[in-house]
Amino acid sequence: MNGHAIEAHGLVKDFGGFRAVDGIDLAVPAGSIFGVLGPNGAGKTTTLRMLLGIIDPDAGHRTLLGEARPLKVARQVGYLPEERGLYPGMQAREAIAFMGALRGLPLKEGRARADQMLEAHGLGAARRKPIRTLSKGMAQTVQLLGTLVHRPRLIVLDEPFSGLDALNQERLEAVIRAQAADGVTILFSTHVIAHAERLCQRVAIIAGGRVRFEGGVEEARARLKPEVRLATRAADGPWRAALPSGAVREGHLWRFALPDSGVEPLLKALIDGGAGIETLSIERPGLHDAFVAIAGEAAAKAMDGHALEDAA
Ligand SMILES: Nc1ncnc2c1ncn2[C@@H]1O[C@H](COP(=O)(O)OP(=O)(O)OP(=O)(O)O)[C@@H](O)[C@H]1O
Repeated sequence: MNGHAIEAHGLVKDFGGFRAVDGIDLAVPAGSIFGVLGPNGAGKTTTLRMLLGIIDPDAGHRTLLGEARPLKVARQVGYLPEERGLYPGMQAREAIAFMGALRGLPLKEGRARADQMLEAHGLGAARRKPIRTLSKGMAQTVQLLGTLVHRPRLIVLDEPFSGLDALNQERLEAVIRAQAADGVTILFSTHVIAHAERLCQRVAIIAGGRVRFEGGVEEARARLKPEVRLATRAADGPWRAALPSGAVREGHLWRFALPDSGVEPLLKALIDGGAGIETLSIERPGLHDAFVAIAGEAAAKAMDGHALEDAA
């Protein structure tokens, strides 16, 4: 498997005359948490479906757990699709056992594991309740447990945080971390940058059906220089020569990228130039800023707009 749970080269998918995925390359290291980031319609779901073998690419190839035909390893894979849904009349434990059975786990074992898992997730009392009587958050947890019950080596989650309240989002993050600690590979898609930033070792930023960046979260952040925010007592003076040409003034605050020469020469020039430094902070860019730089302002706005909808 050469250390990668998933590898994809040049994946293309057309729907009618529309190219939804336009030559995507991905390499997901085994045992890592990998995020596929991108705005609505970027091609995330289509990419995940191709990786899993639910649909075939029009061009390119992929291997899943070292296998060129992904469905051959379906029993070692857990998949939470973007469209959630369980049979409303089924009891919670049965729903989990049923999902396990679809991946080859004997029903009896599935029920026993379902009981343990529900208990561990504070849903012991809901074991025999029909899905229709559960809250939306509880039903989503049941579906997540059904995704994990056969103990897959690889878990693929499509927008798993969508529709969850803050508490359930935290719980989901904990589940993902615990699975990763057990050596499971996790690939998830999201349009909420914060989740990817907190969880992932690596991310692929997708926009318009293409990968705009693939690499470590730190690497993405390192593409941008730290930002200096400066407030001075003096409105003008020789110190202004110390500001780089791209410096932006916002009210009494200056914002600019930290010059390559670093903070000390900057400070010296400001002080010698009589700036009268009131406040000065240097902030490392977050993944969001890196996303804006990589995918563009429009894509970032689309992500933010969607994230706000979710929070509402
Ligand atoms: N079966 C299909 N038939 C036609 N067009 C499709 C189909 N599936 C996806 N598309 C189109 O392909 C593009 C990519 O869709 P996809 O669902 O992969 O994006 P996404 O990044 O997962 O976004 P979202 O979060 O909105 O699902 C969109 O423009 C979508 O309308």
